[in-house]
Amino acid sequence: MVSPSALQPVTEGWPAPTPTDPVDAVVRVPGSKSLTNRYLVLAALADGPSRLRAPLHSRDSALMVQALQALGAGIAQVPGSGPFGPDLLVEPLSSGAAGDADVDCGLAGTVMRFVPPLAALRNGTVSFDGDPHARQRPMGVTIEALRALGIEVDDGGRGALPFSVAGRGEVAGGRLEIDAGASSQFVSALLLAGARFTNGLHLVHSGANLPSLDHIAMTVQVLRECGVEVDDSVPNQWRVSPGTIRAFDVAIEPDLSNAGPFLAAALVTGGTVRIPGWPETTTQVGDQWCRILPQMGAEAELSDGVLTVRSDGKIRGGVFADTSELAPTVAALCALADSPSVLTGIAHLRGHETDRLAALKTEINRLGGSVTETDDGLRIQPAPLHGGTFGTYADHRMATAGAIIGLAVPGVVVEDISATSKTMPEFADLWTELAAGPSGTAGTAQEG
Ligand SMILES: O=C(O)C1=C[C@@H](OP(=O)(O)O)[C@@H](O)[C@H](O)C1
Ligand SMILES: C=C(OP(=O)(O)O)C(=O)O
Repeated sequence: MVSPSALQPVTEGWPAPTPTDPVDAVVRVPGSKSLTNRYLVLAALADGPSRLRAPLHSRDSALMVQALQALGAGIAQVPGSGPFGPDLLVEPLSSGAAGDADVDCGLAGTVMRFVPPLAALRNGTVSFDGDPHARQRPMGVTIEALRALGIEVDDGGRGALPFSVAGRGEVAGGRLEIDAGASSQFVSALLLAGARFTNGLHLVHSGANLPSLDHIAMTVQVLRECGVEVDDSVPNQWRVSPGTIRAFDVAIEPDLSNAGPFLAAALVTGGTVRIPGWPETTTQVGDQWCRILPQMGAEAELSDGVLTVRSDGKIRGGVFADTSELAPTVAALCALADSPSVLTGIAHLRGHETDRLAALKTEINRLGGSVTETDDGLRIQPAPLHGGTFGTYADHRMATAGAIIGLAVPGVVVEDISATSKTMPEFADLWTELAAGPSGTAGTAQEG
C-alpha cells in the first residue's frame, strides 16, 4: 500500500516528455478514487465483511484506509487479480465502537468530508487534521451540519481543519438544510452515513448552485447497491431511509477522470489511445470524455469495454460547462487549441487542492498562454507557448495538466510530479511509457 506520507516534493522538477511521433497506446488506469473511498466508507458501516476488488492504491485511498482503521474498522489486503495491487477486505466498525482517535486527512476531500459523520456515530473524540493546503479547504458546512445534528465539534472558530468531533454513539438524524455550493462532498458525506442515523436523513440543499452533480449521483447509486433506500425525486433534496447497509463484494471501475490526461495525449500528438475496462454505464464524471473530446475534434468510440480516442492533432476550443475535476485537463487542452474556449460552472475549484482557477491561469500564462479568470471559470485564448517550470501547488491535476502541455511544448518542467501520488502513483511511469512509444522515442526538456 502507498504510504500516506509518500508525498515527497521533488525540488529539481520533472522534465515532461515531448514525443516526436503521435502516441499509439493501450493504457490501463488504476481504480476510481471516488468509488474506492465511497465503498470503503460503506464497508465500514455495513452489516458484515465486504471486499473491494481492484481498488485504488494511492495516497487518498491509503488515508481513507488509515482513517477507518483508526475508528475501529478492520482492513486487510488480500491478493487480487488486477495489475494495480491487492484487493481489500473490510470488517465493519462494531456497534459499540469507541475511543479517541486521530485522523490525518492529508489533502483528501473525501477523507475530510466523508469521515466526520462516522466519527459522530461512535463514542469518543476524533481529531481531524491534514496538509497545510487542506487547512485552506472549505469545511464549515460539514462542521455546522454535525452541530445541527446535535454533535459537538470543536474547530476553534476556524470553520476549517483542524477540528475534533465528539461522538456519542448515535445520531438522531432527520431534516437538515445545508448550502453545498462549495463542494458536492458535503452532500455525499451526509448521505453515506444517513442510513445509520436513527431517523435516517432528509437533506435539503438550499444554495443557488450545486457543483459536481455526477458525484452526488454516484453516492446515491452506491447506496442503492447496498440496499439503502434513497429518494432523490425532488431536485436538491435527498431522503435516506434508516436501515442497514448491506455488505458487498464489488469490482472498482478504472478512474475515468485519471484516464483523461492519457486520452488528451491522443489529441495533443495526433495519435490514438485506448483505455480498457471502460464501463458501459457509470456515474463517474470522467465518462464525459466521450462527449468532451469529440467536441474538441477527436473521435471517441466505446466498443467491447475499450474506449478508443483518435485525433488528427487539431484541437478545437469551445464552451465547456460543469467539468468538475476534469477541468484542469480540459484547460490544458484548451491552452493548446486553435480557437478560444470558456470553462463555466467551476467557481468551486477555488476550494480544491489549491485555488485551481488561479493556479491554471498563473501557470499557463507563465508559459506564454492567455488565460483569464471569470466569476465561475476560465477564458482561454490560443497563444504560442514556450517551455518553463509548471508549478503544481501539491495538486495532482496541476501536475498532469503540465505533463499534457509538455507533450506539445518542449522544455516544460513539472515542478512536483509526485503530487500525482494523491490518486495515481503510477502516473509518471505510465506517462513516460506512453510518450516513449513502442520505439522509445520521446524527447524530454533536458534533451531538447
Ligand atoms: O465525491 C467525490 O468523490 C468528489 C467530488 C468532487 O468534489 P467537489 O464537489 O468539491 O468538486 C470532485 O471534484 C472530487 O474530486 C471528488
Ligand atoms: C478535487 C479533487 O479531490 P478531493 O477528493 O480531494 O476533493 C480532485 O481529485 O480533483
